[in-house]
Amino acid sequence: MSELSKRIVQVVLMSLLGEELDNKLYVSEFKKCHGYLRIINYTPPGSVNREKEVEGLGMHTDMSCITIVYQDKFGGVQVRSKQGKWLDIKPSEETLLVNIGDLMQAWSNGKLRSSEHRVVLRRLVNRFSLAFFWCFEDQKVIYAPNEVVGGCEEHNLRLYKPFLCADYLKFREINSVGEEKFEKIGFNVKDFAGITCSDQITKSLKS
Ligand SMILES: O=C(O)CCC(=O)C(=O)O
Ligand SMILES: [Fe+2]
Repeated sequence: MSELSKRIVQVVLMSLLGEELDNKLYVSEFKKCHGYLRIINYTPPGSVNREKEVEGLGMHTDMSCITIVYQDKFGGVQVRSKQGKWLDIKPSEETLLVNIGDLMQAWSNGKLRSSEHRVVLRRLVNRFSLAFFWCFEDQKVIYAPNEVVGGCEEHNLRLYKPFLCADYLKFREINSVGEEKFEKIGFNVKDFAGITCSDQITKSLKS
């Protein structure tokens, strides 16, 4: 899974930056990434109404760079489109789902979008899935390289302040006590490190 994650990140970087830059930035930025696998079993509540969808996992974004998901034949993963529509990701024996996570969204200065997704249970059966989270090392400072941000110094196009990876993980942990609701996203990387209009104004007043 680590090898696959590396290949996927390399392909994503190539599409974002072109062939010349992708290898240079892959080595300097991603070579210390690590992954962990979560095996998930969803048990539907005993009293579930057959006609209704039941929440398996509330809407959220992953904290990873990328996540690779395998779901069993019962399906249930849904991804939210930009327009806010829930799209079913149909299960298929030979298909893996790849999500962009929050760390990659911040690192790419928002050029890659962390996917908002959830899991719904539609049947009275146990659902099983595997999720592999590929992440930056805890001590990495996430800061989009200039080559990724583009523009020039005078026109600061940065959307995120630099932050320590471990601090973001802690922030999410603290803020996800009290479960995320079905239709409501918990806090994400924009809430944590996004540059707001008032930050921009303060900065331009200081300079
Ligand atoms: O169970 C699934 O299919 C997806 C799991 C997921 O999104 C997660 O663990 O972050
Ligand atoms: Fe997820």
